[in-house]
Amino acid sequence: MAHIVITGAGQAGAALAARLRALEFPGDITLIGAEPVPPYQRPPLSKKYLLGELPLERLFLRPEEFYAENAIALRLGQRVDGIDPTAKTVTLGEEVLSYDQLALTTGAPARRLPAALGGDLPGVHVVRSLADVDTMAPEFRKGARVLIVGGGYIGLEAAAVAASKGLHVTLIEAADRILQRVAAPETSAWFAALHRGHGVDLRESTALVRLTGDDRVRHADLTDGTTLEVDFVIAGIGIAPATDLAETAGLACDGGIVVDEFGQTSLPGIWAAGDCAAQPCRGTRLRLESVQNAIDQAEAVAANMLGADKPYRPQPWFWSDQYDVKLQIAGLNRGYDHVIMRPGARDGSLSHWYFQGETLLAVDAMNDPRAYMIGKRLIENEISPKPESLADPDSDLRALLP
Ligand SMILES: NC(=O)c1ccc[n+]([C@@H]2O[C@H](COP(=O)([O-])OP(=O)(O)OC[C@H]3O[C@@H](n4cnc5c(N)ncnc54)[C@H](O)[C@@H]3O)[C@@H](O)[C@H]2O)c1
Repeated sequence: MAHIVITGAGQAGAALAARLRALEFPGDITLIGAEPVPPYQRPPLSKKYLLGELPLERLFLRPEEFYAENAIALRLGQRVDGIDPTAKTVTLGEEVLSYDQLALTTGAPARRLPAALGGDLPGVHVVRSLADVDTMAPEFRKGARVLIVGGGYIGLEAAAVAASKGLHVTLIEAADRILQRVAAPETSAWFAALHRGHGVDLRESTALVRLTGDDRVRHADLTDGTTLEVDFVIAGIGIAPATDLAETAGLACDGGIVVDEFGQTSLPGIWAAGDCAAQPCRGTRLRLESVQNAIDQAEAVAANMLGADKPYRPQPWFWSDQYDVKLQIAGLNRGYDHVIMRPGARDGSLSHWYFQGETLLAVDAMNDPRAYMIGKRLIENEISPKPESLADPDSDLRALLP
């Protein structure tokens, strides 16, 4: 019986296993995950779960019985430590497992602050796994002083939860604006004002010099010359793809495990999907750090493992919840040269539309689901509206759709 081994039991690994069964793959499936819990959703970790508004059971992608009922051998708390592509085996400690095809859905762990800066002191946290958040949650006490390092989604979502719970929040961003990796200056400025309005001491162009403390972190020296007294620290400074296993096995890696448009790595019979995979996209190669990509790419790989031979074309979208604001992003703004702002119909709602010349690339919608939905459909259908038709708040967005 053919055996497919999936290494990494996050959103991509779980989606891949489930899709193989949905496509009636009759062979054996083994899904191996280093974390001790069944596959779960990560997005709520820095939002509703951290706020205490989502019970643990609702984080799990599927009930545990699902795996047994679908004959998916779920091996939790175990780590693949080697791949032999010639023998077609993986090793887990002393155990050797043979595979016919192998998928790497190893994800991307959070980057940590260097130990030389005090990043290994107790009380310094990252937000990537359930265990990270469960360890950190007791620190969220009213009046506690938290320093958040990094103004990306993790830092900003954690800041919103902390400020909502009555903590004193300082957020530092090393770049000259928050969200610079993903958004235009207009969107960054809008979110900076939102956070400051909720009492967050937000400092851009400010980095950490060092964290100090005896038994745990107590002080933070910053490049703006100040020293903060802190009760705990959260680092939201990005993620790094888990490529060690792939590199050691001789797979091509270039800022991620290199895959083609089918999800195939540089070695036949070995595939990759999700945050760890560097895929071709609009003439370049990139990793898409989004849950939607993890699911869609994994499902495409499942089909291709079974011979579908169908290229995967990512249709990226993202969202973020901060206070009572829902940010929804459709498309990828990479290469944009101008941004059109469109006020929304409701108070406080608006959208930013990214263009490269005449071509619409992406939309950021703040509390404006209609702009998001329409922008997403326009981008998927490669339709670019005239910028002047967007900027007029009285124009009917639906009229832009085919
Ligand atoms: N809503 C969402 O889509 C969502 C929410 C949470 C997390 N995520 C994903 O989780 C991953 C991690 O998120 P993230 O926010 O950590 O990464 P990120 O790359 O989005 O942001 C990291 C930020 O930290 C800053 N930074 C880096 N080093 C720093 C330093 N030493 N001092 C100060 N600032 C520093 C960077 O300039 C950047 O702005 C990403 O893939 C992200 O897309 C997504």
